[in-house]
Amino acid sequence: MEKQPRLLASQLLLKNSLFEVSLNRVLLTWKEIATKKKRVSGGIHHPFKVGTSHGVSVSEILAVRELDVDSETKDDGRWQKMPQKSTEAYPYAFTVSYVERAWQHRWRCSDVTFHCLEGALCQQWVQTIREQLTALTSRPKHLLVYINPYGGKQQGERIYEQKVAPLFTLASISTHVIVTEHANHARDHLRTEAELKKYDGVVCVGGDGMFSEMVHGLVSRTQRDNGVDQNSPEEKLVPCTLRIGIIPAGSTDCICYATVGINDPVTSALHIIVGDAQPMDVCSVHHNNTFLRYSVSLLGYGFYGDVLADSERKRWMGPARYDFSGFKTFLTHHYYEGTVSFLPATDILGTPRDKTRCRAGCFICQHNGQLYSEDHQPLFLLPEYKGGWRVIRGKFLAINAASMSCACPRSPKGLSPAAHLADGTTDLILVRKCSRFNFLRHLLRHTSKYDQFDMNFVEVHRVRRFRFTPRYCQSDSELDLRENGKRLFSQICRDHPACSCSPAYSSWNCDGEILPHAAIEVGLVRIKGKILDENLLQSAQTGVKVHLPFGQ
Ligand SMILES: CCCCCCCCCCCCC/C=C/[C@@H](O)[C@H](COP(=O)(O)O)NC(C)=O
Ligand SMILES: Nc1ncnc2c1ncn2[C@@H]1O[C@H](COP(=O)(O)OP(=O)(O)O)[C@@H](O)[C@H]1O
Ligand SMILES: [Ca+2]
Repeated sequence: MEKQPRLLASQLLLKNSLFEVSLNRVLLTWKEIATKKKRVSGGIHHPFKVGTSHGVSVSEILAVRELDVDSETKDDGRWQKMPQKSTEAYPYAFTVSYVERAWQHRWRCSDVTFHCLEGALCQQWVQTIREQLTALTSRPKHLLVYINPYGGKQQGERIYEQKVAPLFTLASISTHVIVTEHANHARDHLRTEAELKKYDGVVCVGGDGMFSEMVHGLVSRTQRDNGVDQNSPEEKLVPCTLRIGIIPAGSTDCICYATVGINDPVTSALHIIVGDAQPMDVCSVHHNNTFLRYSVSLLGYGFYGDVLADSERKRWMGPARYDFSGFKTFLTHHYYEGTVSFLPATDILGTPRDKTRCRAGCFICQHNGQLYSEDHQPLFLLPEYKGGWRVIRGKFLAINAASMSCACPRSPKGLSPAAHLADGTTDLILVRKCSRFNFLRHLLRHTSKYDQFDMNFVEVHRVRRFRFTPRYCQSDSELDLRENGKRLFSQICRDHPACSCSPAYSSWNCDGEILPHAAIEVGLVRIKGKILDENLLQSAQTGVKVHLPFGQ
């Protein structure tokens, strides 16, 4: 490691010159002494020339600490003189840890140490920076962390302990960590016994299924605490105040990837620490007026539902299970008959076929998320919208609803590249029955620059709500019987790809979890309370605010 340049804090004059203090930003400006290249933990800095100044806004400072100049003495907060042997000229020093942006959306924690002539100057710097950091109210101080030891490559605990916990400690964030012991442990704990008032946010260390499970638990808890019945699709939900963070430790991790741009635990942890904010849509899924689940990424029937159903029995393979089941499902080439009805989102900016891409501060999300008439009723709730439903019957290889792009390492542009995170809509993608060859071309376009929608058997609609009814609609009891029969029947078929028959039903893949029913009604959930500010369930990570704009 090359010798770090000596930074002369003595050049940092307070208040009226280099050190300007304002509420939101303290621009730390310091003179870098000539050095060719400075390598700091994880990031490679651009070469500094003498006299350059380098600014870091306080919103990206993680911590400041007085340098423990004498390893024998405890850092009891008092200022220690540096031992004579180290540097005569600058006996005092403090270190600033801050966010360093690296390549491809990656963030790293970098340290820079300042050396000073007088102790008072250093203490004033340290004190002022700490005051500024404390003044940043958007930063979490207490987090409830759920680790899924079972998801992805089953590395959740190691990822958290080695990469995330040290950063939370550095940023003086207190955590209560729960390693889940069974499926839905996090949901049930959030829904019942978690003392949510003690925390600024909850953190999910896992994949999409785990995040979706926690959204379910948190939103259900809030409705229960406020006496709201989730079973009625028309019911307005009460917004939660807590935020949900994601540390990627799953298999697909598309929610993290689509909001941060990369699946990197350190990057996600740093976003959580600085309290970033990014809204996000949530869909509620009902069956016969019974609430089933919330979805924030993909609701997939047919191909993605069958892939998930088959892969659940292969979890021991880790993320590779999806490739194996994907290939097997592709070979079976099952199609499913049914009726899709949906309420198109009109009067909005953007289409699923345009070239917009949702980024932090997205204008389309802000515009579409605010579509209200003057009396604050969502425009499409007005009577004339009732007639707006469209109905499509057919044979489908896949029916996918993407509330976000669903970009992930396997498909960097995602299932619906132009989908928006918080625009109050979901992109409904219908893939009709076609040849294996054409379906393969469609799938492969998810991994290339070609437009996966530009095929005559594919159509995509930006909707507020939709319903799906399988062609052979049965009563619940018959359906259950049929379901069981179907599972057995489709199990036989699945295990014998040569069999050309298609089972009557697929399964719905809801953010990586199988839903118990094929006939569902889906809508962007609506909430009580003031417009906009109240409409945001925030997430500490990357500001993944779970956006509950309105619905029905
Ligand atoms: C034969 C060539 C195949 C190329 C196919 C490329 C398409 C890949 C598109 C990936 C789908 C992303 C949608 C994300 C869904 C997640 O919510 C769910 C659960 O994610 P988790 O495993 O819990 O992190 N993952 C899956 C595969 O259903
Ligand atoms: N301790 C556990 N044992 C078994 N299953 C669990 C446990 N904790 C969580 N799960 C379940 O694992 C599912 C998948 O978790 P997730 O983190 O999404 O991993 P993956 O991305 O591999 O699917 C979640 O829906 C969750 O309900
Ligand atoms: Ca959306």
